[in-house]
Amino acid sequence: MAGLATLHVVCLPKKTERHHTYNLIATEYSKAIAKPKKTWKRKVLCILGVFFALAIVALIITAVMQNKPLPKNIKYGIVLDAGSSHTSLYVYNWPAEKENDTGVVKQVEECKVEGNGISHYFQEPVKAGLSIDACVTRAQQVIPANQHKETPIYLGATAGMRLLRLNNHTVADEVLSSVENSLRSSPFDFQGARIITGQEEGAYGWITINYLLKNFVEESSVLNLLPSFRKTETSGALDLGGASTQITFVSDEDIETQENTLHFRLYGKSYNVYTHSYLCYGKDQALRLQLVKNIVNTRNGTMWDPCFNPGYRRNTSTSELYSSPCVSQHTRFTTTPVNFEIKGTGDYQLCKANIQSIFNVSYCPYSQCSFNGIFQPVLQGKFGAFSAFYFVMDFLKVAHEKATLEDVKERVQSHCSRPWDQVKADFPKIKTKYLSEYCFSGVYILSLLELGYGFNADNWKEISFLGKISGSDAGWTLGYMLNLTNMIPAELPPSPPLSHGVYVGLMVFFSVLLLFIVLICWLGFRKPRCLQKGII
Ligand SMILES: Nc1ncnc2c1ncn2[C@@H]1O[C@H](COP(=O)(O)OP(=O)(O)O)[C@@H](O)[C@H]1O
Ligand SMILES: [Ca+2]
Repeated sequence: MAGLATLHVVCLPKKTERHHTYNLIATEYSKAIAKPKKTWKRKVLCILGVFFALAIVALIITAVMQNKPLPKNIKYGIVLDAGSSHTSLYVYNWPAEKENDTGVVKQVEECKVEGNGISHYFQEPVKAGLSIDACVTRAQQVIPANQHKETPIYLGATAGMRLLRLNNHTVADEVLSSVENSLRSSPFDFQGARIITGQEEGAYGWITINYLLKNFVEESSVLNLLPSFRKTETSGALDLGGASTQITFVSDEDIETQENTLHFRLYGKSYNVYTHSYLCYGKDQALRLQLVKNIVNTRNGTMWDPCFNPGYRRNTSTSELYSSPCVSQHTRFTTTPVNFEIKGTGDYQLCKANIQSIFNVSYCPYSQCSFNGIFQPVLQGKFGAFSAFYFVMDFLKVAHEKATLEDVKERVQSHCSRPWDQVKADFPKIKTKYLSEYCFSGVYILSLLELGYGFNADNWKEISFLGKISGSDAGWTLGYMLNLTNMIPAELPPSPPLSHGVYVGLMVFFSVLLLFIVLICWLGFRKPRCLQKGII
C-alpha cells in the first residue's frame, strides 16, 4: 500500500501529508519544478510526432489516389500482306503510352483472305478488291468501333505483284487501284496500298523478328552484367515466299554493293545491314524453274519429275509453265502450247541435281558471292528462318533446334521416296497443293541454304525456324507498320518513370520506414513519466 501511495504521490508531486516520504518526494518534486521546460518540450515533440505521422499517412493516401495508373489506352493498326500466293490481314495493338518501347506491339488477329493472291486477278482486277472485303469486315469486329477512324490500314504487295508489274504495268496498277478502293471505303484510316521493294521486304522482316525477340534494347537485369547473358546481337532474317526470297543480316564486313546496304539507327544503336531479295527464287517460281529444266524428261505427254512423290500426277501445260517472267527468258522447248502430265518419281538425288542447276555459282564479279553473281558477305550470327522455310521444316518435323543438317537431308530424302497414296492418307487435312510440294520444297530449301547462301553442317545450328514469336507471326508486316507509324525511335527514349506499382510500393516502404524511425526516436527521447516500482 505504502508503495502504491508513494507512487501516486511521486506521479502527482503536489502536497502530501505523509512525512516519512517527504524527503524523497521533495527530491522528485524539486526535480520536476527545476526542469519544467523538459516536460513542455516532450509534449511538443509528441504533438509534432503525431502531426508527422498524420502527414505521412496523408502523403501515402495522396500518392495512391493521385498516381493512379492511366486508363489503358489501346491503339490499333492493320497491315495487309498481299503475297504472291495469298493475302493475309494482320491486326496489331499496343498500349498508347508505351508505343516507343520494344516488343509491346502484339498481333491480335490474322485473317486469311479466301483464294489466291491479288496478282492472280490480273484478268479481272475488280475482283482483287472484293477478295479482301471479308477480312476488312473481320477487322471491324476485332477493333472497337470508336477506334476505327484513327486506326491506320496499310497494304503492301510483294513479289507476285512485282512480277505482274514486269509483265504488264497497267494491269498491276489496276489491281492496286481495286484494293485501294476497297480499303478507302472501309471505316479505317487508309494509309496506302503499294508494291514494296525486295529491299524493304528484307529490311522489315529483319526489324520484325529482332523487335519481337527484343534484340534491340538490352534488358536491364543483373544477368546482363555477365558477358554470356548480354543480349546485344541481332538475328539475321531468312524469308522464303512463293515468288521471292530474302536474306538480311548485320555484317561487320565491307558491303561491296550499295543496293545491298542498309544503315539503321534504332534505340540509340547503329546497324550495318546486308540484304538481298531474289526475285523468282521463292519456292513456287523455283518449282517452275525446276520443271522447265526437267522438260527434257517429257515423253509421250508425260514428264517424269524426281521432285514429286512416286505415284503423284498433275496436269499442266507449257503455256502455264512459261506464263511467268521468271521462266520466259529460258529457251522454250516448244512454241506451241502442249498439255502434259507430271508424274512423280521421288528421287532425292535427281531432284537435288535439277534444283542445283538453277543456281549459277560459277560467276562472281565481287570478292564473294551467293549465287547468280550477287554479292554476299560472310554469314554472320544467328538467323531466324520464317514463312515457307518454317512451314516446310515444320511439316517435315525438323524445325526444332536439335535437327542437324544431316538429319534434315535424311528426313527430306525419306519423305521424297514415300508413295503419294501413303502421304495423302497420312495427312488428309493438308491442302493437296502444299502436300504434293513438300518433297520439292525440302530439297529446294536445302539447296538454297547450302549451295545458295553457304550454310554448312557447322553453322546450320545458327538457324532457328520461326513460325510465331510471342504470338505474332514472323514476317515483314509488323516491321512495316512500326516504321510507318514511327514507333521505333532512332535514339533510346529517356528511361521511363517508375511504374505505378513500383511508385506506390516505394512510397509505402519509405513511409513505413519513416514512421518506424519517428517511433524509435520518440521512444528514445521519451523519459518515463513515472518512476518504476523498483525505485521505491
Ligand atoms: N502450310 C503451308 N505449307 C507449305 N507452304 C505454305 C504453307 N502456307 C503457305 N505456304 C507457302 O508459303 C509461300 C508464301 O509466299 P507468299 O508470301 O504468298 O509470296 P511472296 O512472299 O513471294 O510474295 C507460298 O509458296 C505458299 O505456297
Ligand atoms: Ca511473303
